[in-house]
Amino acid sequence: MLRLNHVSAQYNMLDEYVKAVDHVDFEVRKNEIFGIAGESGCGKSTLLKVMYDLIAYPLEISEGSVELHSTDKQGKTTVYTNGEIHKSWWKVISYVPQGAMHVMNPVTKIKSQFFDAISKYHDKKSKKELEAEIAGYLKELELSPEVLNAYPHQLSGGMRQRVLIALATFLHPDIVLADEPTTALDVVVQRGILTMLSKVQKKMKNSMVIVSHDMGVHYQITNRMGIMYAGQMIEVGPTEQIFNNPQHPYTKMLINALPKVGDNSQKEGIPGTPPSLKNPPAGCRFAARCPLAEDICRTQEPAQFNVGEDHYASCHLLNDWIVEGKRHGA
Ligand SMILES: Nc1ncnc2c1ncn2[C@@H]1O[C@H](COP(=O)(O)OP(=O)(O)OP(=O)(O)O)[C@@H](O)[C@H]1O
Repeated sequence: MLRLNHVSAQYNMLDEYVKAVDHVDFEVRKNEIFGIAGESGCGKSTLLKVMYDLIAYPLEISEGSVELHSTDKQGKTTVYTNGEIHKSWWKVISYVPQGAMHVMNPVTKIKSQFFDAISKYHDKKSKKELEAEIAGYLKELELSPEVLNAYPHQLSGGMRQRVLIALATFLHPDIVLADEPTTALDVVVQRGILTMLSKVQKKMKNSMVIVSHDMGVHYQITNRMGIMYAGQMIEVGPTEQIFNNPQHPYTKMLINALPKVGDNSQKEGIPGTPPSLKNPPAGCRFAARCPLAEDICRTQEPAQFNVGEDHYASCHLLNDWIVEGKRHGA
C-alpha cells in the first residue's frame, strides 16, 4: 500500500518556484489499478516522481510525506517513507517512465539493461540461469526472448514499451507506476499495452498506478482514479463512479468531452487553460473556467466532500447541494 499524506512538491527556481503538487492526499491499495488523469501540466508526472522517491534538484517535497508499506511472505511489514523508498526500487516499487526510447540506453542491448537493473537481487544465480529466467518471463508476457539481443532502436515503440513493462515487473514488485504508458502509440498497439498491464496486475495481484491524460485509458483498465487539476487532486473515486456519476464540474467536462457511440454531436475541449502553478489564483483553481462558479469559488479554497461510497470531490457547490439534499447535476 502506498499512502500520500498531504504532500506538496515544488520545483525551485532562482527567485520563484512551481508548486506542481499541492496538498495531495490519497492511497493506492493492494490489488488495484489506480489511474491519475488530468490535462497536460497539472502535475501528474511530478506526483508519480514523488511516489517513486525520484526527488532531485530542482524538485523537492515541501510538505507532507509518502509511505510505502510492504509485507513479505513471512508477514513482516516494512514501511519506507520518502527519502527511503528508493532503497526498495525494482523489488517493492518500480517505475515505467514516460517515453520508452529516451529512458533506455541506446548503445546497450536489452539483455544488459535487464542485468543492470536486477542482478543485485539475484547475486546467487549465474548469468546463464538469470538469462533463462528472464527469457521465461518474457515468454510468459508473450514476448520473444530474441528481444534480449536487440538494441532499443531495433524495436518498435510498442515493443520497447512492452520490454520496459517486463523489466519493471520481473521482480514482482508490490507497486508498479507507469507514466503515460500508451502515449504516442497507435490505437491497436495501445490496446495491446493495456491488456498486458491488466494481465500482469491480475496475475501478481499487486498495485498499479497509471498516469494518463487519456480518459479512455482509465475507463478501460483502472479500478479507482484521481482527477488532478493545477497540482491538486480534485476528485477521487471508483472509476465506474467517476464516469457515471462525476461530481466536480471539471470531471464532468472531461467526461462530456469524450466521444460516445451513437452520439455524433461536435465534441469540444474545455475552454481556457489551467492557471500557472508559479502563482495560482486564490480560491478554487478551476473557477476561471467553471461555468457554475460563484463568488466564494474565487476567494476560498473548497473543502473535500464525501459524495458517495469511497468517492470524494472538492467543490464549493457540492456543499450547497449536500446541505440542500440535492445531488450535483440532479
Ligand atoms: N524540471 C522542472 N523545472 C521546473 N518546472 C517543472 C519541471 N518539470 C515540470 N515542471 C512544471 O511542473 C508542472 C507540472 O508538470 P508535470 O510534468 O508534472 O505535469 P503533467 O500533468 O505530467 O504534464 P504532462 O502530461 O505534459 O507531462 C508544470 O507547470 C511544469 O511546467
